[in-house]
Amino acid sequence: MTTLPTRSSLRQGLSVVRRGVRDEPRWFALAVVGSAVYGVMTSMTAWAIGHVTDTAIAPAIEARHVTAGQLWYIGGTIALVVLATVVGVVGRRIAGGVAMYNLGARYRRLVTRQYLRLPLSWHHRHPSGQLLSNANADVEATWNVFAPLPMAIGVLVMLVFGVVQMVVVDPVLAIIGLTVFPMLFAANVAFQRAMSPRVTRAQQLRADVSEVAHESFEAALIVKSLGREDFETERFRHVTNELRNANIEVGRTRGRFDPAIEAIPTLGTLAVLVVGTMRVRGGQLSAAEVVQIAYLFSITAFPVRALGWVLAELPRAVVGWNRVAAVLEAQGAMGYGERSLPTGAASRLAAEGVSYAHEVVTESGELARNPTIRGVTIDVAAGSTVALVGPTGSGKSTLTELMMRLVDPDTGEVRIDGVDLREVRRGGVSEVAALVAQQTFMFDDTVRGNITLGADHQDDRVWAALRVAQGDSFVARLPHGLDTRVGERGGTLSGGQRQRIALARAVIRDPQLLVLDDATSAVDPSVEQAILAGLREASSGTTVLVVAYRMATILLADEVVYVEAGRVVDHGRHDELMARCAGYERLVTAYAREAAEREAIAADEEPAEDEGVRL
Ligand SMILES: Nc1ncnc2c1ncn2[C@@H]1O[C@H](COP(=O)(O)OP(=O)(O)OP(=O)(O)O)[C@@H](O)[C@H]1O
Repeated sequence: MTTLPTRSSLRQGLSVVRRGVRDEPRWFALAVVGSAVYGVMTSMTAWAIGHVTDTAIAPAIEARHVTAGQLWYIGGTIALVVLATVVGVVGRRIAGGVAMYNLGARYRRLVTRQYLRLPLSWHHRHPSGQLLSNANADVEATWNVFAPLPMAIGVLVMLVFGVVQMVVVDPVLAIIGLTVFPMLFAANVAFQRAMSPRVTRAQQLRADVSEVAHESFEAALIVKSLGREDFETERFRHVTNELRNANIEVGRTRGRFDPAIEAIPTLGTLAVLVVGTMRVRGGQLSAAEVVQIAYLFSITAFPVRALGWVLAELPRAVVGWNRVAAVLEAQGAMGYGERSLPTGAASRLAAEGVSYAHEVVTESGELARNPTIRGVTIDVAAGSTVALVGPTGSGKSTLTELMMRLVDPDTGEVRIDGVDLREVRRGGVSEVAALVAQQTFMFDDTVRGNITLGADHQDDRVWAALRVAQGDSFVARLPHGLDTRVGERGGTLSGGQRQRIALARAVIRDPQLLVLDDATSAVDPSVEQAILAGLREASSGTTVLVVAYRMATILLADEVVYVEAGRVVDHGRHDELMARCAGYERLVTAYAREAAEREAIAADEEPAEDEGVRL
């Protein structure tokens, strides 16, 4: 946590400001012009008050009579100056706001684009809460300084102009100004020095509160079913209490400084009146000149605080920018080649000598490699169905990620139709291959939207894909069919229904290679069999690689690849492996036993109403 700018954080803060000015030069320049007009006009207000006092008010008081001309003159002069001030303020606010919001939008886009570029391995290491905060709160913290910055520049102009006015009017009164303004500045610096850590802490706590709330809502099922409501309530109470205390501390600090900062210009005004009256008596100064300078003090009291606001925002801007820059400068974005994959027929998929280690963050915060895939060679013939079988944690999902080029192997090559995936152009792999992952994700959209993902498919194609995925009958029964909204993350659907929509989403793309990672775990075995059989029939032009956990799935495959601890232990037909591979035999026998038990239990129970939920 940085407090008020130290020399180096001031330098860093100014470099953030420079970057913003470089990115939004026109709007920033306009805001500064508006602000300068405002600064000059604010000082001119004092001059105008002095001037009309001298030329109209004092003569009227002396004559004990005010003419209409005098009144028009007073009103007109003041109105002109005020109008120019208003134009300056409006210009500054609009242009400054546009600059700030443009910067926010630009850097949000840059950050999210970079997220899409960065490989899955980078995403594995960064929690989604942090990514959200980088794209949102950190970008905002970086550019918030642009809100007070133009005004602070205007204040500098105003102060210079004000001091010049004082020197011109009366050098003795100017000495008061030259004492009061630096005092005001120093008081602002002290104020911001005290405020900055407190405000930053309150902001951090605000993020903590939403993080705890977010986690509690996400885990509502666990919290309720395991009776942890009191624990969660206490956790939330603790963090909200801390936030309350932090906010009270912010208020207290403000309360301590505000009267002092408000008092300084008032004391200045008093000093001007005392010294000024004496000098008027001595004939060295007119009453109008005293009014002019006294007024100058009273109107500078508020805007001068903008300098403090900028100083307070700079440390936050530096912290925000460092976090944003860490994303923008993150290395490891995947490179792409120029080649396209052949289309029009089922793809042949091959991995040769592929090894891959996940990057993990150790307890000491260092990056370490966790070897997951070791020298894997697989050949999946075009049009065939291959089952990938292996115990938990043996690397099956990681292999599917490698096959889809979600990650690149550390050594070896993954090829589709003989083309190394690293040579394929951006988007080329997903044009021919589709993955249905272990965890299905549903957008808060209609069934149709979740299947087409915005592509232009006719409804009959959507229904055809649903038929293959064995999802047509349940969708037909939904209140609005394809137009039914599925809710956040598909919350209104059962697990099996979600999986079938995810399958249809892949099928509608007519993939030449379909990779299913435990994609049918939540549908019952007979439906799963129908899905896989349907896939074979409907898409003779598709090669299927399926991570299989059920005997029935395995039996549908032309070939089985058995992996253990990231290595291919054996491959061949199911009966061959049963005969010669002890590990495979044990695992598959266990699957078969589990399936038999499940069937026995199911036979004793009423048929489940929702065929989509795993029994
Ligand atoms: N993001 C990750 N970061 C670090 N290690 C990971 C990551 N994902 C997986 N691993 C590790 O890689 C190994 C293989 O995981 P993987 O998910 O590929 O296995 P799997 O065979 O698909 O398991 P399951 O059958 O349980 O789904 C495991 O030891 C796991 O701990």
